[in-house]
Amino acid sequence: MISSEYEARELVLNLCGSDSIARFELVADRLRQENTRQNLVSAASLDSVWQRHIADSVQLLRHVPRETAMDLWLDLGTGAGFPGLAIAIARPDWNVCLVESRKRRVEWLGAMIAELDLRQCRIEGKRLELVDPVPASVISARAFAPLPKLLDLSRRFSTDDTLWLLPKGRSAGHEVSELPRQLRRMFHVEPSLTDPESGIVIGRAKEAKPV
Ligand SMILES: C[S@@+](CC[C@H](N)C(=O)[O-])C[C@H]1O[C@@H](n2cnc3c(N)ncnc32)[C@H](O)[C@@H]1O
Repeated sequence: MISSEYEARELVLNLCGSDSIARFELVADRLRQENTRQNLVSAASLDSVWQRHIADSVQLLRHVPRETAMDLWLDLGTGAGFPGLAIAIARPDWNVCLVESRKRRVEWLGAMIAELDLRQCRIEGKRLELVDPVPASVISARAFAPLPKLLDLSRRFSTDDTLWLLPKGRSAGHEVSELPRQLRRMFHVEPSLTDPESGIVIGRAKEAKPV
């Protein structure tokens, strides 16, 4: 469990390598500046950006099996960049698509992608409902929508092999338990490393199918 900014940086170093650290430093600096112009993240979280946002995002990589064919990582409601932009920084050779509808957030994400030269990362700057369907290897979403709505909105992008990685905070277990039985079998909850009371909802459609 991570309980300091130092430990959060160590986790990022282990999962993403030393090259990523300067890039995340830059994002953290820019985020502090931009947060004075628009409300990207809660002001209280700026003192612990590594724990609350960066490590919280890249810990998802621990749940991606090594053999995954990463055609597309789709992040829904990316906001200030979490987790999608953090994943694009951690794995610059993966195709990462950030879906975000708010114009100023889209501008911020675009500026970070350009400054960090993240050539495999693109933005769909519109509502998810208007994005053309494309099969995703991974669908991630943090603080985007309650689980039933999230699944409804994103079904168009999933296949039997799509891996769902959904940091759900303290409601993770409850949200899964409230799903209809067939859907519930798709998902399980793993503990978050950055908050002992939070969970990450993880799933695959094929896990719900009878063998
Ligand atoms: C609570 S914020 C979370 C941002 C980020 N994922 C995080 O955890 O820091 C939700 C984000 O989803 C975006 N959003 C909400 N509904 C959306 C939709 N239907 N299509 C695209 N973006 C949406 C909002 O503009 C907002 O930036």
